[in-house]
Amino acid sequence: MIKAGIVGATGYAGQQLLWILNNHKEVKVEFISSHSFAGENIGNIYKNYKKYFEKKLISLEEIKENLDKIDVLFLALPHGMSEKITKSALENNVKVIDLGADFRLDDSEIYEKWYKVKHNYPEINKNAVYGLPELYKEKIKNTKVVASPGCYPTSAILGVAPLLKNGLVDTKKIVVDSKSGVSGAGRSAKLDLIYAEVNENFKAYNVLKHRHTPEIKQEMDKLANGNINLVFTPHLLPINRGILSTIYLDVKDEFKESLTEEKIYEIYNEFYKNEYFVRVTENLPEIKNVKNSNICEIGVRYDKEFGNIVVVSAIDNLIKGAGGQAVQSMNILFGFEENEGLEFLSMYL
Ligand SMILES: NC(=O)C1=CN([C@@H]2O[C@H](COP(=O)(O)OP(=O)(O)OC[C@H]3O[C@@H](n4cnc5c(N)ncnc54)[C@H](OP(=O)(O)O)[C@@H]3O)[C@@H](O)[C@H]2O)C=CC1
Ligand SMILES: CC(=O)N[C@@H](CCC(=O)OP(=O)(O)O)C(=O)O
Repeated sequence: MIKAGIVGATGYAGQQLLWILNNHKEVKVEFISSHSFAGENIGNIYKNYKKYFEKKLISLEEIKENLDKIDVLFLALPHGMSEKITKSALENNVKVIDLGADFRLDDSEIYEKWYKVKHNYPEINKNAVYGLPELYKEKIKNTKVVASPGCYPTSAILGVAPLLKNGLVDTKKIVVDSKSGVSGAGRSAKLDLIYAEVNENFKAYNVLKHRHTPEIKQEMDKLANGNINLVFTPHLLPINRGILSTIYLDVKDEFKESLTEEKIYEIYNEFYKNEYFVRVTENLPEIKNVKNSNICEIGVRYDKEFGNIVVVSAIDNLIKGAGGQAVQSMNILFGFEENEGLEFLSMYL
């Protein structure tokens, strides 16, 4: 049994993480913290916990005094806030799993350009491992800091990894067209996220300037061993949870004739054969198949005449895109079964 602390437990990502850890047989949640609700019981903020999980939220200042009680610290804070706490945790020999973006980008200059925040401890960033278990299992086992991926990047990278790794597609242009439920934006009040603005609406946002662009590109470049021209467009769906990404790729000329949809499926099935949380499916993915689960569902179509591949990838943004993926990394880091505490399937409706 290990002991965990959650910083930012009152946010959407943090409360989802708490829900999962509360059902995890190898973990005791030792403390939970909040910025605005310190001193309150979590059951008064999220009333679904009342009677069943009662715990007082501690303040950020109180975290330091409690670091010697835990083995792992989860951070679910706004960008730029994880660095300092991570430093204190490492000094106390506590492993860190950050759900935010502070350590996701290898290049500090790119991070500073897109997030407008400075890296004060670049050595922490240098030693952090990008926490996408399907690609970096071995590295996660040996790290002290896991940078859990963003939700859009998780769906996009898992969607195309087998094609890029096998060198089958052009890097001249890859288009990632993603749609997310509103919980992706977090719990704080924003005018463009109120019910009347979102309900019965559908829109693109942050076109050509979304901060997940460099993160998706970084990982796709590594897989393809190249410099991909990536176009990423996020859209806001009038639902609570779920992301569906549709990804458009061109097959390299030399493979156009010999490649078939059946062969592409063979490649995907081989690539993900040991991955419990990836479901390669011949019927195209839908959000309802993955909602409330840690599963990423992927389907592919191929048009030989023009060499077009369309990949569809679906996840739950709060689980495989946040809390679930963080727990998957924790399981790997502490030598538990990778699917421990995460075996629940979508409830479909
Ligand atoms: N929502 C999602 O689908 C995903 C989110 N993430 C990441 O998880 C992190 C949290 O996101 P999310 O839960 O959506 O956001 P929320 O806005 O819902 O939650 C933010 C959390 O951070 C705390 N917080 C806010 N401001 C401060 C501050 N100034 N000092 C200390 N704590 C503060 C809040 O505390 P309080 O409530 O007490 O004010 C709350 O617990 C982000 O880094 C995000 O990128 C990653 C993947 C997916
Ligand atoms: C719908 C919506 O607003 N989604 C968020 C993505 C949140 C997320 O997961 O990204 P980080 O982990 O990098 O914060 C956005 O576009 O900013």
